[in-house]
Amino acid sequence: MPDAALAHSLEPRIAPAEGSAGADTGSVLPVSAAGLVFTVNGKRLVDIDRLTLQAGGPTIVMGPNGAGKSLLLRLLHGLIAASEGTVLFNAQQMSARVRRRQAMVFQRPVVLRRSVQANIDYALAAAHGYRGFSRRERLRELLEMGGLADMARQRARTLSGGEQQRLALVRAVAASPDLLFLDEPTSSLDPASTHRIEALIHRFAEEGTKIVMVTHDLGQARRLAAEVVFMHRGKVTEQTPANVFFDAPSSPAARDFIAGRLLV
Ligand SMILES: Nc1ncnc2c1ncn2[C@@H]1O[C@H](COP(=O)(O)OP(=O)(O)OP(=O)(O)O)[C@@H](O)[C@H]1O
Repeated sequence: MPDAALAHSLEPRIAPAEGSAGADTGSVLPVSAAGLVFTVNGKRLVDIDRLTLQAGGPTIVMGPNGAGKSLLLRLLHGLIAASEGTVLFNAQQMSARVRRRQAMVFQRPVVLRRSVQANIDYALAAAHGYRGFSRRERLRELLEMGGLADMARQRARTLSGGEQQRLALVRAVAASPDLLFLDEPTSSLDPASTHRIEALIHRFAEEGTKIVMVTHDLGQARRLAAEVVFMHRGKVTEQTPANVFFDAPSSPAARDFIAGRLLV
């Protein structure tokens, strides 16, 4: 991701917002999209009648290349504007508070040009409720969580890809967001790094963060998913509990995808 896009994607998520800590209450879930369309040059790249993401276990978004999965995450996260339709967060429009309660991690880790601990502290400084001792304690906790304590003072951009992705993840959850979007966060990582990232995702989910994640890895989807949203040609063709999806997908496209037969 180019630096300008990187700054755009990172800064608004963790920028300080107006208001007091007392105003920062109430979940942003469920997320409800209605009539959501994203068009480029007259082509409807995303075209979703209705989609609701409830609090609970991870939602895994699957589908072939070009199905519109990344665009969907970017639309829901507010990184790109819809051509038509609405996205509501617990019946509220996107706002500074809604932005603060959600985060996104990309396929290629986004880290700032500063130390590992300064990357995390940047997010904590922007978050309400972390001052003085609690901020230092949370920083220590996040470094431990990410297996990064020994690298706290190292420049973030000198970390390995897997380490950078762990940093991106713990920074994203620094302020305990309600909602975390993950766009293929392990696609370029080795099995050990993937395992560590999955363990972190499990932990965040158990702590109450709603995970909405794109992956192409069927094994990973089986390990993490509570439900699956399947996309094909810009549309959501099914949204089902994970066991139902893997045992008996209802759409022909999903059946072909699981069998490795669906290309576009
Ligand atoms: N800004 C854009 N302008 C034109 N086409 C775009 C734009 N952004 C995305 N697309 C197209 O929209 C389609 C969906 O893109 P998207 O990145 O959401 O797919 P995806 O399901 O995440 O695919 P993959 O699994 O390959 O990452 C693709 O065909 C892509 O080329």
